[in-house]
Amino acid sequence: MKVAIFGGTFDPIHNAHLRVAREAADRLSLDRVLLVPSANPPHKPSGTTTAYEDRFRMVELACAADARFEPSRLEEGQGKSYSIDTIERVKARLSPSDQLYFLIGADAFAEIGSWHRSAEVLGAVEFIVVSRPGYAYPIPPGARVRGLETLALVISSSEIRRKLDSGEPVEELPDPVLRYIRDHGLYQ
Ligand SMILES: Nc1ncnc2c1ncn2[C@@H]1O[C@H](COP(=O)(O)OP(=O)(O)OP(=O)(O)O)[C@@H](O)[C@H]1O
Ligand SMILES: O=C(O)c1ccc[n+]([C@@H]2O[C@H](COP(=O)([O-])O)[C@@H](O)[C@H]2O)c1
Repeated sequence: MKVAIFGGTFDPIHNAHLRVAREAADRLSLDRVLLVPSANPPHKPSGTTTAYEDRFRMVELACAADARFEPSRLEEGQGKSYSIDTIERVKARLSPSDQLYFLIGADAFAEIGSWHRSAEVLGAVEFIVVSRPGYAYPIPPGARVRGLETLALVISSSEIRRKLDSGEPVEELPDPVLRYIRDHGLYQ
């Protein structure tokens, strides 16, 4: 079985996230993509993200779009959400013949040298790095990296939050996610 971990703040999850996950699944014949919202993103000041439960619910709604997508609560909890812990937990559930990947955008991968136990992270999985307009990334020595180059989607959660806050129309969200945001009065 081929599985990818796709972690993120997902505040909120948007169409580029889903496109990236679908494209990776198609190209690498992945059986499953685990979408793992980070309860406490290690590189962001605490208290600046939308409640974990709302972000998880939106990921859950978005995952209904593709049978290969699975929302995961592996990074639920109080402490910092470190990717090495997530990778180790997923590995413990897989069999030795399974293949595990970590799906990530170029902007996030460019920062990987600063991650918790980064050398171990780099040794633990193969990365699928998705190009993102405006971001170049060096490949650390010894890292196993596959580039996914054809996507160039200028969509970001921060721009979507800005539009929602200022009342502009938003076209970059799956319908059920936009409905959830409206129903719960998020990002106003
Ligand atoms: N448009 C995009 N193209 C390719 N990868 C993306 C895109 N948007 C997000 N990603 C990747 O998806 C993962 C989760 O991203 P994240 O939840 O931080 O969204 P974001 O849009 O980058 O948010 P923000 O604008 O708040 O930084 C990261 O690996 C990120 O690089
Ligand atoms: O483990 C770490 O130290 C670490 C530091 C920064 C980011 N990450 C992971 O990188 C992924 C993308 O993060 P983000 O917040 O940019 O969406 C997500 O899975 C994070 O948990 C992980």
